Amino acid sequence: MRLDALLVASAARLAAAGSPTPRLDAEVLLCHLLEVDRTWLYTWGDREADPATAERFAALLARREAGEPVAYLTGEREFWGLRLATEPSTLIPRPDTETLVEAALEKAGAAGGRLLDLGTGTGAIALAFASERPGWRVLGVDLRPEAVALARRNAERLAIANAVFRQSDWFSALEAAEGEAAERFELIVSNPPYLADDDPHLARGDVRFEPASALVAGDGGLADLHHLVRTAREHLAVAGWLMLEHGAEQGGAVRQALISAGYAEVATRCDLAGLERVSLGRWPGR
Ligand SMILES: C[S@@+](CC[C@H](N)C(=O)[O-])C[C@H]1O[C@@H](n2cnc3c(N)ncnc32)[C@H](O)[C@@H]1O
Repeated sequence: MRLDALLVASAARLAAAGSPTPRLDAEVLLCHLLEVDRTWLYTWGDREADPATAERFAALLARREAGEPVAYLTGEREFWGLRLATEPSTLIPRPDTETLVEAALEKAGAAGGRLLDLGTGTGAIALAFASERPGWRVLGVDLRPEAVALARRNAERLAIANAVFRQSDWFSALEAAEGEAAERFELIVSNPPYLADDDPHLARGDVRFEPASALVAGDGGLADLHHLVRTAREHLAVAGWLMLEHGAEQGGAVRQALISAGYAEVATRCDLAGLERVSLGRWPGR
């Protein structure tokens, strides 16, 4: 079958299976197999798919029809213009999270400083920031060793030298040895788990295949956000910023938590859809 006809038939199958982006999914999967970009597909659609490619494509299509995310099938996703390897051990980076990167860049002088990314996953936020601010030292931590290994691989693939990654239960690996002062950061950012365990999104689309450890938090989704607001104070430099991504309905609760914990200049940023997405506050020091 010709490639263009194969795409039309595949997109129809994925549409029937409920994919919100059937044509795009089919194109991305075929490009992945052929190791070409989408422009190549549009240019050479009259070529015949060889039988081996057609068979491998059919297998990928069947997995996509069953709902598996395209980013897990191809093993990569673009974020902030960076091609990041993805794995089922952690979240697929979302475009919404670029709001957090933008907020961090806005507060980060070009001269240099230290940024900590808590729950780094693929390393998306840490690597996007590090790629824009080579004078800063960036540390990303994650509870899951597989995520830490993935983030390190992404840094290597992208040749980003000013970001390093460590396994840590939030701040646990950063506690100072007795008699020493803990390292402090000018910026602490996080996109922590923030869905309640009964959130209906957990049963829909790509989210069904992502790990609960990246998505779900206690206390109706607020437990990790509250924990980070309380504990980050001990790790922020004077006048440093804490920035947290959260659900569209959680902005009020996060702002309140930041104010109660003593942060100043508390504010919330909206994502491109106009939804409250990132809340931030400045630590005045004590
Ligand atoms: C919503 S995902 C965000 C991943 C990535 N930062 C992004 O924005 O694409 C949350 C991440 O927090 C990590 N995580 C969950 N609990 C943690 C903990 N106690 N300490 C450190 N990381 C944790 C998860 O493994 C997951 O990678």
